[in-house]
Amino acid sequence: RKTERWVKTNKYGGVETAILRTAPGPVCWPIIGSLHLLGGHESPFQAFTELSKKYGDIFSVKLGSADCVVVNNLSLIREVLNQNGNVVAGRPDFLRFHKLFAGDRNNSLALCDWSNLQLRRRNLARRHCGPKQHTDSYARIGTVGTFESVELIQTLKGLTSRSDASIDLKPILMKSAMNMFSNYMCSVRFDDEDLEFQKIVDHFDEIFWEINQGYAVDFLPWLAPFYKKHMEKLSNWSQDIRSFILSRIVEQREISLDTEAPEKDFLDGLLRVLHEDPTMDRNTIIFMLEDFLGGHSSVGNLVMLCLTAVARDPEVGRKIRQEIDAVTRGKRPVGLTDRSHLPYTEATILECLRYASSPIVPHVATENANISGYGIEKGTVVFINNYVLNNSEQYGSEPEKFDPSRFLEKTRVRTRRNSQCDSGLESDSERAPVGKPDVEREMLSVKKNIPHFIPFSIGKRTCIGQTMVTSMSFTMFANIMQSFEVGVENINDLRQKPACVALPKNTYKMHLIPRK
Ligand code: HEM
Repeated sequence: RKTERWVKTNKYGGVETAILRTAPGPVCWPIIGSLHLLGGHESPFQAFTELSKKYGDIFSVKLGSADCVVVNNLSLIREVLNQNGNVVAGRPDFLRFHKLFAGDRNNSLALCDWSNLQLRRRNLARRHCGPKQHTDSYARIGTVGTFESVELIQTLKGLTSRSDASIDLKPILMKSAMNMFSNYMCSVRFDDEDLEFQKIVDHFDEIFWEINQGYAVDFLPWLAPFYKKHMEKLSNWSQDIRSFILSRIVEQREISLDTEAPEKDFLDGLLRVLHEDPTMDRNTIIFMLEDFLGGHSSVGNLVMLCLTAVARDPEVGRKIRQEIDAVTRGKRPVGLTDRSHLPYTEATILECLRYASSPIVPHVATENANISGYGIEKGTVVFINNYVLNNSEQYGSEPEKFDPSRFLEKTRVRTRRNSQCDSGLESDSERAPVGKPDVEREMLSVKKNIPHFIPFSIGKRTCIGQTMVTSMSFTMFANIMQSFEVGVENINDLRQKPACVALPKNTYKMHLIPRK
């Protein structure tokens, strides 16, 4: 395409005006643009990857009425999210996003445009929802994660002792994940048999699946009348969730709020701000809780995918169990502090994230921008194709193969000579005889930094919940693996959509066989 557009850039403090070309891209048709090109693939990201072979690593594409740009390699992704993070910080204006947040997507942390309120919300959430290691909050994630995992194992043992049939595991994991989140963030947990709780967990799971899908109506808003029922369903789900949060979590706490006592949890922190700051709106608090409690769905779904990987390849399960047994000796549950000693288990979770290749939420240019010499006009939707980073030979060998070892490296550590134990773990060396000279030995650890592996994105709008996801998933998955062999009746049932970390609410059942 030869279209030229005026693009204003604010480089070196001055306003520049330049004529920049639009990135090349496919021919677009009236009304649908090039939407039809996404149709032949299971995921739009597969279609983007194909189109990039023809039009280059940055290309433009019109989807319905929306001008879009897709970036398809690491350096361009960095250019968009790091260098241009400030000007590509908006989100698309999809009708579905509004429906999920009481008619205004700016109520949501992940789907809103950038604003001072968003900055404030991110800062408010950081301490509890994105804590650094060695903080009290991080330690509490560990305590709660292990407590809820032990409860989960009891439930699963009860079920598997009554029958050896496959079980509908997903709703059980989802309830456990929700209790991890509500217990950690709000110091409230719910009974598995509580019907209202079950309904809300189901709604969250439906929404998680929904948010991971793309619909024609996102780009062709005039189709909305045909989606009326669907949109109503979305509104009702989220309305039910907010009522539950209000009546079963917030109102209870407001009665007993003690602003003088030390801050107890995330909810406490939010209510104090509400109490102290007249500019803070009560609804902001409710929506924030909805967003962050909703994060539990990603944990439940991710753990399902980890167990799926084990059911597909029993060798992965064998290695995980060997590692866990060497550390816990079957005598205690797995805790978060075991994480550095269980590199293969952690690498399996990372490999699941790579294999699933969860898409990065689309960004929108809030000003005219210049990406790699191409003009990106204000309002353009920018798709970050991380699917290509996870699935191309350029970034790792045999990307189609599930192989946790791609996240592992050998490191040399000093250990005491004559150690009686050979699992290669630091904890063993600590138990070794004192007074003997140190020897160097190799041990496995998780690679610290893989530049092209960015499941939580980079830049200004990076995921706030990554510590919660990785730590809660770790405790849940490791404890299940410690207690059960995992299998499935028919391996072909284990169907997973490409570029998606979600499974449908009703999905395949699994076999759990208690370990001796
Ligand atoms: C498998 C699990 C998860 C994955 C793969 C994931 C990934 C992502 C990605 C890719 C983004 C968009 C970043 C961008 O636009 O550049 C994001 C945003 C976000 N995530 Fe996550 N996430 C996960 C779980 C969670 C959880 C558990 C929470 C909360 C506890 C959470 C909270 C958020 C929030 C609040 C944002 C919006 C940040 C913003 O737009 O300013 N995420 N996440």
